[in-house]
Amino acid sequence: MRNLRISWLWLTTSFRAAPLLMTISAVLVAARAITAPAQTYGLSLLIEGLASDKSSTIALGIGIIVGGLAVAFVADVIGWPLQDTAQERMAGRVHADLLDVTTGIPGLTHHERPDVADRLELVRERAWRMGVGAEVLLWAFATVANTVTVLGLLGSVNPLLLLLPLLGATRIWSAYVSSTRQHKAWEDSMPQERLVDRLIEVAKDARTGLELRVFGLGQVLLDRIFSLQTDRYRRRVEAARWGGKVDGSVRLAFGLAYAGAIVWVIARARNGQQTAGDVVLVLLLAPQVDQMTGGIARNVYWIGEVVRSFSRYDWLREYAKDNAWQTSVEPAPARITSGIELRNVGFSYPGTDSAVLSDVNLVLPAGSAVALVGENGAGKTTLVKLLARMYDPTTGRVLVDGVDLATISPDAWRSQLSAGFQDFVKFELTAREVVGIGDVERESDEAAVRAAISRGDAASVVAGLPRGLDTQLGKKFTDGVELSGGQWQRLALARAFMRERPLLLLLDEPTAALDPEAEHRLYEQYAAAARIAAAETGGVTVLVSHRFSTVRMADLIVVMHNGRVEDVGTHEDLLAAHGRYAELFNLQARAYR
Ligand SMILES: Nc1ncnc2c1ncn2[C@@H]1O[C@H](COP(=O)(O)OP(=O)(O)OP(=O)(O)O)[C@@H](O)[C@H]1O
Repeated sequence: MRNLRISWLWLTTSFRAAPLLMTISAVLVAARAITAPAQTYGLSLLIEGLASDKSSTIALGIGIIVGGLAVAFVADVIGWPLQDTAQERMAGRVHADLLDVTTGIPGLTHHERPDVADRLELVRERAWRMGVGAEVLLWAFATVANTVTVLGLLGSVNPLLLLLPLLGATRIWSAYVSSTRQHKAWEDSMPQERLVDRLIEVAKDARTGLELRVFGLGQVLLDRIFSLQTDRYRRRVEAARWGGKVDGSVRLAFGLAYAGAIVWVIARARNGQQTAGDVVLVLLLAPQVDQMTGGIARNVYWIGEVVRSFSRYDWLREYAKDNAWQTSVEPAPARITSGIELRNVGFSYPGTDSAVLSDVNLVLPAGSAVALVGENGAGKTTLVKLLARMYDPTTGRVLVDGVDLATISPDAWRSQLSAGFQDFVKFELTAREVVGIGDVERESDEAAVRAAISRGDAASVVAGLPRGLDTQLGKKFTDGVELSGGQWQRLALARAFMRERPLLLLLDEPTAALDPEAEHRLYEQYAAAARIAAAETGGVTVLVSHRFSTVRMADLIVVMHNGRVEDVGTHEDLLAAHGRYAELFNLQARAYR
């Protein structure tokens, strides 16, 4: 059933990508495939006619030969470009579908699971091979047409000769087993391939160049890449060699059998049991039968490759369908009246068993600014990700005004969020776009972009750009301007402020690259504006910071430790409690004194 679905997917993707091109190409390749055996037949007729002095047979023979030449010429001139275009269209279609499928998955789990990542990588890497799928399909048509013609001609000389192509079928078997082995070698070396790609990226990325040089890691990295590559190639070359040996032996056996058949036909012709034309036909069909079985074998190999690629592609589509959170259809609330509650929340990252969050019970009241504090690895970012619903909790629930977040449409929920992260993305776009994409619908609204820039305290960054908001950022462009870490971060923060009244604003150390004073000033300014907006919408701000001068401004401070909520309260409450918060606060305060 699955195979049927995959074949159907292959067929429909090929024809959907270029319906007219594929149809014309199919007719042309099939016509082209029968010209060689047909011309051989024409030649045997010509010799037959000359031997028996029959003008009609001679004329028919010449007609078939010339007709074959004409068909071959037209098919070659028109067919190849059409086939190439069909292939490109198909590869383009698969790329587009692939992006559509992967970006359509609402959660992040597929980035965490190595098995999914491997398949994604294989599909992406083999997308061109799926483009070849269009061509392979055409070859298959051609092979069928060619095989039927060759078998018909051989059978017409003597049905016993049909044993030859049957023997040739062992080549199909050898192609199949060697392609399976080669494919396994590819799949087995996929994790190494991903690692090599990653290491190469690290080796050539300008951002990593500084540390690589300081720590003298260049050679270490090269050695690592080289050893991984060597191992990867060794596996693949071994598989290819094995396939070569099997195929070589099978071909040799087939060649010997064919030589025997030619001797047999010649002997029969000398006894008057076959004509001279028959001998010519069998002689000239020899390389064609070899080509035919080779063609079928190649087809089997490529069909196997294409089917495997399509089966991964199909798997990914099914995965995307199963992980589309299709039951999450409720609209997001327009405002929050009571708050966001985490009830008995526990969480482990996909593919791992260790609990990163356990027994989290927490209420983030409507309209409040909540700070999350705790040591590295305490689980703050993970909590932020659950609130943005990048993952669902492993146990427990996140409730928005009592409604389970898992029932709310992820797109609807995210359209009500905004966020700024420490690991923000340096989108290499114009400054206007870098900020504006924080609210795509208002991206070209100059006033909105400028207001967000002012909220993110990034006006000085834009003022320093040669073409203001229209300056291209990033080193990849000749006229691109590179910014400092702090400048990029201010723009990322301005992006987070593009949505003016989000129901949930997640700020996960988005100001880590700013100095503490700048951070403090920014939040003071932000908090005043946020309070006014929050009074209207009940919006909640969640802030992660290691700086207590900022944290103390929050209405509620959540102290996390080893994935659990250890304490909750205002700055004053927590200081009075003399617990971990007071200890960390005093430590930092002393350092600044
Ligand atoms: N993608 C992931 N897969 C598996 N484990 C992860 C992943 N991301 C984080 N973890 C683990 O989850 C734990 C909590 O990480 P998290 O990033 O939530 O901590 P944090 O409190 O934000 O730390 P920091 O202050 O360093 O940013 C850590 O032990 C980390 O190793």
